[in-house]
Amino acid sequence: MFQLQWIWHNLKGYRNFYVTALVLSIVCNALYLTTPYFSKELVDKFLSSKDALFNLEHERKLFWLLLAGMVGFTLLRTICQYTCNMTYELSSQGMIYRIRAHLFRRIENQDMEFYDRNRTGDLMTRLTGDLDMVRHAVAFVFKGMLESCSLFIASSVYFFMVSWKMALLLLAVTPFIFGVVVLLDKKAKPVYVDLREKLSQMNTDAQENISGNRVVKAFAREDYEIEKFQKANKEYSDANKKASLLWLKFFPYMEAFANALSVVMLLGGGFFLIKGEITMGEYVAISGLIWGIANPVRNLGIYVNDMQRFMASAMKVIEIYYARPIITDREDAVDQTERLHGDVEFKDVTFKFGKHIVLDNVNFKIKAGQTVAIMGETGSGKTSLINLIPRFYDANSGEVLVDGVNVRKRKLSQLRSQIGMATQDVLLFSDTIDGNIAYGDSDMSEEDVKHYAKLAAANEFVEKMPDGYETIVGERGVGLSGGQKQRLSLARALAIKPAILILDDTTSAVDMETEKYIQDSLRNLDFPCTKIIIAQRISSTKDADVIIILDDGKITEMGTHDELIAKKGYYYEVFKLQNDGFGKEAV
Ligand SMILES: Nc1ncnc2c1ncn2[C@@H]1O[C@H](COP(=O)(O)OP(=O)(O)OP(=O)(O)O)[C@@H](O)[C@H]1O
Repeated sequence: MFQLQWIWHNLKGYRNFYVTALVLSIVCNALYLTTPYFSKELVDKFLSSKDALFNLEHERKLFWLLLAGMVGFTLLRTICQYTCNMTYELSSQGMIYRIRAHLFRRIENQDMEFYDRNRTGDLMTRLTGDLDMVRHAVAFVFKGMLESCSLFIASSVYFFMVSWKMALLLLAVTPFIFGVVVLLDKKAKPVYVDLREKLSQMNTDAQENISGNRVVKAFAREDYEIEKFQKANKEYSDANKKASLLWLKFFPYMEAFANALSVVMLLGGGFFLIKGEITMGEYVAISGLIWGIANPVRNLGIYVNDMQRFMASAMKVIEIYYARPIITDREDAVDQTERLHGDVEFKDVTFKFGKHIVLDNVNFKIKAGQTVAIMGETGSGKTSLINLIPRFYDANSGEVLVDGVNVRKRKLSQLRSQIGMATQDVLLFSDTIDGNIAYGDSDMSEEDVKHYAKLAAANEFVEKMPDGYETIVGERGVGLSGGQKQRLSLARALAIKPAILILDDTTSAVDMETEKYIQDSLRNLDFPCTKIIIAQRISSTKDADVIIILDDGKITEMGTHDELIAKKGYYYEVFKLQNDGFGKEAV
């Protein structure tokens, strides 16, 4: 079972603890056997014997010794149980801490394709609910199973030692129990896999609704979303019920077999007692330990259930645990620590999402320091194009070169740390404005933060806020306007002094005057920088050195503003539309 091997691997550093805990579990169970031993001796000698009174008077020391032994071993068992539970806690908590840290590292290092495939709610379920289930298994289920098995074996051995006939009689019931358990195990597996999927779906729905609550409100779709969530909630609840009902279906059989043991004890034990094959003390000892085989029988079903639940959750965790990003550093990657110049070239680049060709044989060259604007209809491939430069995705064919070197041959961290990006979907972290701007360099001075905020036309509105740069902006920048968020995102991208600055519709939500201010700032940056700007407004593109028009993944127009106006193609049409339809605004 791979899941168990994986658990063992992750118990590294805690294996001694865990094995100690397992051994202590067995010791604890062995100590349970001492009570019936002492009670047997006490009953046989001082209660049911013909010479009971005589024994009590003449062997008082033995009486007190047996009593003290009974109490002493019970105390020892309690201490042992406590130590055992603590050791399980320590080792399972340590193991989960390790796994969680590893999982987060794995998730953090995945590429875009992974995030396209996996839903946030599902990933969160793996990091929380599934991991809890794994810990539950390590701390309770495995322990319980071992305790049950050892108790069952120890009790059986004890019964054989006391009376092999009684032992055989009692154990005759067990094959039926194992038959039921195997059947339950088979049926429980798909039920728990389904339960796990339903939980993930429900969490995904909840997560999307919480993070997208503004859209829901804007469309007044609360009732629709509540209904959708209720559906997922009901499906999860039904899956839970199904799992419980399955267990309940098998429970009466397990309970019946467990109780049958008491009946067998009463009839068989009584018969052997009358026939004088066992003493009263032996009868008391066996019936006092009948729970030693009845309880494991009862618990077996519960543990089988839990094991299937553990398997389903562990598999989900393991998928992420071993997931490897496709886009990684090559062994022969160029190690360039110096600043990049910023030359960018696309050579016969074709890029697909599945079978869908998104960029079709794209060719262009940008010299270091130039400003390039990319325009095109929605879905024409603009974002996909810029995503190939920092290797968020890799081209299917052709080459993307930065300073003449294929990006595939560059070290990812060196490449990405020199590309400043302000993406279409602005995400600000739950941190201060200062912390958000200095995200790429936590040691940045306050003056620098302010300087880049000024360049991005953000300083003025930040200073008007009650806590200025110390204002905490919520998840996704709640409390800021769209234009304000865009400006902070631009300041964050500028603050790393990138060799290549990529702006994806970054000024779409700012007013014309602010946009003009930002353009002036970008023209006069105090560090060399190639700028690639995706924009829909002519005012954002007209001063670019090169304007690229994309249409359905192909470059259809390329040149300066004047050249494209003269060409009278897509760019010219957009220009006309944005200038009162006549194209009369100054070129
Ligand atoms: N993660 C993805 N998985 C599959 N297809 C995608 C993915 N992202 C984009 N696409 C598809 O690739 C094509 C190009 O998308 P892209 O985002 O590059 O266009 P765009 O020109 O930037 O659009 P917009 O102006 O709306 O941002 C679209 O058809 C889109 O459906």
